[in-house]
Amino acid sequence: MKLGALAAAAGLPLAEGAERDVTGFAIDNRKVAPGTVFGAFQGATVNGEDFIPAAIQAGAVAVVARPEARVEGAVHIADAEPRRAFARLAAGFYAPVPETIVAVTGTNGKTSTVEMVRQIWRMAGNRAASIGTLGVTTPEGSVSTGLTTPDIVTFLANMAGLAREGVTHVAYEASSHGLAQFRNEGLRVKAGAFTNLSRDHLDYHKDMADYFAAKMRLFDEVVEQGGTAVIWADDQWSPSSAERAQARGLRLFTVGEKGTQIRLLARSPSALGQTLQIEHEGAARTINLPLIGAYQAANALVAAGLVLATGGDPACTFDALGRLQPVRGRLERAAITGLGAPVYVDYAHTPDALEAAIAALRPHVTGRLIVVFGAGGDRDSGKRPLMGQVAAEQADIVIVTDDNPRGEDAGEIRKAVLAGCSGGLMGKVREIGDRREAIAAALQTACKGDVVLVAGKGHEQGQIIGRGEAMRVLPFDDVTVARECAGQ
Ligand SMILES: CC(=O)N[C@H]1[C@@H](OP(=O)(O)OP(=O)(O)OC[C@H]2O[C@@H](n3ccc(=O)[nH]c3=O)[C@H](O)[C@@H]2O)O[C@H](CO)[C@@H](O)[C@@H]1O[C@H](C)C(=O)N[C@@H](C)C(=O)N[C@H](CCC(=O)O)C(=O)O
Ligand SMILES: Nc1ncnc2c1ncn2[C@@H]1O[C@H](COP(=O)(O)OP(=O)(O)OP(=O)(O)O)[C@@H](O)[C@H]1O
Ligand SMILES: N[C@H](CCC[C@H](N)C(=O)O)C(=O)O
Ligand SMILES: [Mg+2]
Repeated sequence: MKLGALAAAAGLPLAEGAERDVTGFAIDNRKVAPGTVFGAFQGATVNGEDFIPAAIQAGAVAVVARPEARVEGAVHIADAEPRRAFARLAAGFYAPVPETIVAVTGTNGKTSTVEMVRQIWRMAGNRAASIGTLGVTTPEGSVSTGLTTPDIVTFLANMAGLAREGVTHVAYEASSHGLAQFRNEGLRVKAGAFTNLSRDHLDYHKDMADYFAAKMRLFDEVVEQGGTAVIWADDQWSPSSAERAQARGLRLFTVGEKGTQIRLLARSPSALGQTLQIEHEGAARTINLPLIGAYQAANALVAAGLVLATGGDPACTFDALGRLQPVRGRLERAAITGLGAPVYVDYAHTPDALEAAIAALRPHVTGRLIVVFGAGGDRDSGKRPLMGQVAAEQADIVIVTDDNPRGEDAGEIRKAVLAGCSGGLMGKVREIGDRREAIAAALQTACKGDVVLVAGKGHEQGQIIGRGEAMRVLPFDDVTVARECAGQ
């Protein structure tokens, strides 16, 4: 493909080099081959502009970088926002892509929602895939990318690869990091969903307004003109999010008790799921959702909204909700103790998520709710006491343990979580650093009628210790450990 044609398609001016052949795109100089376009970005740890000479040495034909960057020996595609320009250019190269693409943002519920969208599409007979925390999931299985929203080259290359495999429908997770770094641009995204916003990632974003602004790039720029914004209407940030979508001229599709397009009229828990009464286009419907918890109902309805907003048939879509499979590591029933107490594994790693997970289980508890959790290192430290507070106030027994301490002192992280527990259950809070011991202790404590919640790691397969060169991942899977501790 010629550089000139790619630049013209992306609307980028090109002073020279239009006839150059482009063979690929890279944002890491170590991945540059002859004919590559290199994106040189200022990052959180290093400045990609420092690698421009090495990239050109390796054969880069063009470099997308800020106007002030020095580019000698290759075409300089200068742009004040080089990540955006690079994404637009690369999108012309990685084509064609699947016809129907939707994206989900929000603090919690992205993975669950994209999984559910994929399942609904699949039940309707489409070849569908999802991209997110669980990796790239297709009818053939999942492949991890290491990030929720992969880097732009991995993302676009995967989209084109999926199209080649015959995938026509893709739902992807747009994390705030991904949106802030333009990791998912350049595609025709037909609909975007907003699930909710609560405290997380304030190590990366300055404050909640900044975090919200990053998420809203989805509606401001990523969803195509004339596309739809599907919004969970019952969150405190929903009205602001709807305003942003309307300002852009997107079609609004709101879902929830305050929703207009899908209105949740009633929700009643049953032993293994819940019954939802909803109204859609004037028709009342009853859905027997085979998943527990208000939060899973919310995600399922948002997923239905995305499918309907992109042409799904209502009867088929609502019928599919009754056949949804559980999402890995989201209120997954891992084991039942010898005394009959169920053990659930959930990915709650924010205060709001922990509250939602505990609330989901509460109707199923006749005895005590025992929660085991910790907080991640090298991540927003302000959420630690808040998670402690939620657990102490909402659970009956709390065991604070380790969850990916990364480069931090694990004991200090636990201390910060425990500081938040002080207002709650004095004497009912324990600290057990070793996660296996903590899970074992919870299971030993549990009697008939009790429920154990092991929160924070969900599907994760390891405990991350150390940072940089010293980083190690020790194999650890909450579900397996819970089963082993239960003697199963
Ligand atoms: C803070 C953050 O988001 N960092 C991500 C980001 O790094 P960055 O752009 O700041 O890059 P950098 O390491 O400073 O390097 C700057 C540039 O120089 C380039 N470089 C660097 C070294 C070199 O030798 N040559 C070279 O060319 C890099 O490729 C990069 O383009 O872009 C990198 C490449 O895509 C990511 O690997 C990296 O993820 C780090 C490892 C990470 O931990 N990210 C987490 C926080 C994350 O993104 N999480 C979100 C949200 C999770 C959720 O809540 O769901 C996610 O989407 O996964
Ligand atoms: N709609 C929701 N409202 C509140 N909490 C939720 C909601 N959906 C999920 N959660 C909680 O958040 C946890 C993570 O869910 P999920 O993986 O779907 O979210 P995510 O947005 O993809 O998270 P991440 O940012 O880590 O990728 C769940 O295990 C649950 O505890
Ligand atoms: N996407 C989230 C995952 C957190 C999972 C939790 N186990 C932790 O390590 O804090 C993050 O990177 O912040
Ligand atoms: Mg996710």
